[in-house]
Amino acid sequence: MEEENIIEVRDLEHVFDGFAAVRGISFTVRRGEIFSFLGPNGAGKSTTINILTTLLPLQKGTVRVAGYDVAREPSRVRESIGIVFQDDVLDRDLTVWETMEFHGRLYSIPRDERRRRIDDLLRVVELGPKRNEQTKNLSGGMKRRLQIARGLMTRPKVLFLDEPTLGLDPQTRMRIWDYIREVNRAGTTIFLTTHYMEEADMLSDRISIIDNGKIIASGTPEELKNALGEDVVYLETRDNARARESLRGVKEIRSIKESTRGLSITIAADGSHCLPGIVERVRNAGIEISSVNLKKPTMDDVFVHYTGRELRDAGA
Ligand SMILES: Nc1ncnc2c1ncn2[C@@H]1O[C@H](COP(=O)(O)OP(=O)(O)OP(=O)(O)O)[C@@H](O)[C@H]1O
Repeated sequence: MEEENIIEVRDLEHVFDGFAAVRGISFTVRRGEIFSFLGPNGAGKSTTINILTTLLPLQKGTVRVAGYDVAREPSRVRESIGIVFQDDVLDRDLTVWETMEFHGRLYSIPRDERRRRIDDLLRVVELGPKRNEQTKNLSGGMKRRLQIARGLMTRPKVLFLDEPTLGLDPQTRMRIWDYIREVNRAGTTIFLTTHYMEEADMLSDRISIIDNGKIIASGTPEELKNALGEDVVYLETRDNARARESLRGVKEIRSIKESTRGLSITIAADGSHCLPGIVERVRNAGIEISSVNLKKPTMDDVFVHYTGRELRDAGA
């Protein structure tokens, strides 16, 4: 039986010339999921992904990928994975098709199988019509799609993506997310690093947030956001003062602020579960509600909560 965890990392540490880039991290990635490492520049994401993909030698800790130990069975690990890196280079003079063809030959994929995979993968990333274009003529987004397709030539169990949408415009980024989801649906586990909060939020089944070489929080995007217990319900009623009165004693409510337009109610629990009760109480008091809005914390709020600073400012 195949193990449930396709990646297992225990007490990983890595030091560069006396500088501890990774300071004892542990996490697991489950088979079939999209897992993100979210953190600012310099947090240790690339160092970690480089160790997991055997590009950096393991110094301390244990790392198993697809059932193999990276220190003892690095070639087995390499056979099981595909990699798309930040500074990946495409040969500028090769065409899209040749890029795929040469990669397939490099891995000794038999001719017919190779050709079939090239056609399939170019279809997935919608580069079929560009098959005879030299890569130097492709847009940034097309290049990234080609790199992803190339990384999938070997049918890897795990695809590693280091900052897959770095430097791309928002629209292209969303297209890349679609391709990543499609690849994942077809059965490939995805491990990606990113410093884009909404990327981790939108794309991942689970996230670990890394800062200064340490994991500061892990969970599903929902779990991470709900754990803050800082959901806010905005309520506009015919009589805000009485509405406020009617909510007195509800134990999940941390505080209520009255503004000109309505009430903003901070919830010390998952707001989606408290909302029906709050609405019911106000209605039962005979007060008409004209508008209800629930604001959940963002991934940025999560980062601020654990580090005391914003992700966009961190690391620089
Ligand atoms: N070869 C190296 N020699 C010395 N220090 C290094 C080396 N590689 C990385 N570092 C340092 O280790 C820390 C973690 O770097 P790492 O590249 O893993 O971070 P990151 O989270 O991937 O950020 P980025 O997205 O900027 O690469 C940084 O402080 C970096 O300067």
